[in-house]
Amino acid sequence: MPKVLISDKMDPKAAQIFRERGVEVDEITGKTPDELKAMIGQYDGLAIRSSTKVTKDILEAATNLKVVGRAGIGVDNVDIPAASAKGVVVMNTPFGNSITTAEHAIALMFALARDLPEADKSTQAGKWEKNRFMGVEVTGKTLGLIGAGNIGSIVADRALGLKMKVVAYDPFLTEERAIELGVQKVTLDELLARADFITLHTPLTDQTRNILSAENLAKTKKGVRIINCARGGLIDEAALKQGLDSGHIGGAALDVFVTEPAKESPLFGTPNFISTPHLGASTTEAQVNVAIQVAEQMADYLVSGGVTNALNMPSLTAEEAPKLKPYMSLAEKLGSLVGQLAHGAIDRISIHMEGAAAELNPKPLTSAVLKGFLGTQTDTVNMVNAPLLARERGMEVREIRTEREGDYHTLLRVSVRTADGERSVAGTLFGDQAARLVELFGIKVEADLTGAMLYVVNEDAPGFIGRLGTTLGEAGVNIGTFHLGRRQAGGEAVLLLSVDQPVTAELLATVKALPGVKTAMGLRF
Ligand SMILES: NC(=O)c1ccc[n+]([C@@H]2O[C@H](COP(=O)([O-])OP(=O)(O)OC[C@H]3O[C@@H](n4cnc5c(N)ncnc54)[C@H](O)[C@@H]3O)[C@@H](O)[C@H]2O)c1
Ligand SMILES: O=C(O)CC[C@@H](O)C(=O)O
Repeated sequence: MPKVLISDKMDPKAAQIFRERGVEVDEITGKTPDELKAMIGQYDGLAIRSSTKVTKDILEAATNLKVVGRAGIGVDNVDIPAASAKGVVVMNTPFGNSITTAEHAIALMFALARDLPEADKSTQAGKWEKNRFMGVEVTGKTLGLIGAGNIGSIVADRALGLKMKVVAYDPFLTEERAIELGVQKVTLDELLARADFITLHTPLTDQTRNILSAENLAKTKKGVRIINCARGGLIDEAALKQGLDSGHIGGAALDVFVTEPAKESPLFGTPNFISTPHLGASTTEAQVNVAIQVAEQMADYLVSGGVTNALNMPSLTAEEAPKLKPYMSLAEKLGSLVGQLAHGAIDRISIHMEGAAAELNPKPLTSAVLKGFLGTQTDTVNMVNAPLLARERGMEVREIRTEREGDYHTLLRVSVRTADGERSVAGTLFGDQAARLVELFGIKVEADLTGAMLYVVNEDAPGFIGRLGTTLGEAGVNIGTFHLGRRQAGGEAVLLLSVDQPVTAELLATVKALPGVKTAMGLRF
């Protein structure tokens, strides 16, 4: 009988479902990493919320582990690459707590507007300070939404119901979807300049970390009130403290912190600052939803092999799996490449399957492309919800199959339509196994998309490769593989290098300053 450990506080429905489905279950919460490490070896499944950190170290000790189930959305407490490397499926429950979290953001917005926590404290202290508390109405005010995905769009809906104006900054939001939501799509600078209230609903990524930096906070309207129920790290906490102290920021409410549990913070005690201990998902309804969902998904997998909402494994039948596996990897890499390189809103993505690829079941390949593509925008995407998310974002998804072989006996091409036109990348399988990029935005370039990579577009000129190599060497960056392509001699050239060290902002700035460089970016696969 498979055995599961529930290591974070979870609604009792989870344990009940496990038992009903023939899975033995232990509920042991509050263990230290070392204690968890000592016991994890006996379990086939680990059901968690946000407290348990499923690190590489824990996974090393998890000799029987087959599945980690996150009762919630964010999986930043799970080392997914390490889990994948160990063949451990990681599942989440992407929608079970969205309404609840959106409601928490709205609750905090009202708490800020009327200074409710302080008024409560003063009244209960017997002070009756009626003249001290003067709030603001939300009606007619502008709410700036940073991130308009599941939770952001529910917040928008509720705010519109409160007669607020909603402006949204989300680079992946299409105009059509914005109209459907009733929000105005704006740039980040416009949002900062216009919003009376700002609420954050993005994952924490390299692009969103410190999105409310000191510089951006300085661009906000005086008196702005800020709410973060998404992830700690989206706001520079020191700059937020300064803004509150100076009076530029009228109030801030944080449910999430850079370091959690946040038992101390310079923000604590600051006037007009409100905090809750990561309570966004903490309602009876949401916890029942996510507990039921995670237990059903994990039991399905452990008992019958069914895979739902996995972040690191495709849903496949036993017969299709071995044939599709190398294609799935190619498809996800091509989707990720185009997601990392194509800028702006994308309203159409086309997946062309040519030659041998045209004979395969296109659905898992399409899901893999979409997962790779959307994975550059959100950490909640998986093989199952990728097509749905793409649809919700107003993206048209096309599958085109051509059985005739072209230059390669099998080829996948992924094209996206952006405001600048159609852009496409293509790849093949060498020896029916090894995924290789063969074309990038019309330029033939053969590359293995793996790990950290540096992408450079430059003018093809003698001496450039030498200069680039020297620059990387001086920065202590070792080149693993080097791939080169160009439109024509002396024309636009593309370089893709796999590197052993991370591509830092400093390195990119140095590379961009080299003569002839048009673009330089770090990529990750
Ligand atoms: N406080 C809590 O208890 C709690 C509960 C649930 C979810 N969350 C967190 O809330 C966040 C949002 O969850 P969700 O379900 O809405 O996720 P989602 O993936 O549906 O939406 C995230 C949105 O952020 C957008 N985005 C990505 N990069 C961006 C960028 N650079 N700038 C602006 N927008 C960007 C994406 O396009 C997407 O629309 C996640 O971080 C999640 O972990 C917190
Ligand atoms: O489980 C929780 O309490 C928090 C969940 C939330 O952060 C999520 O990402 O779903």
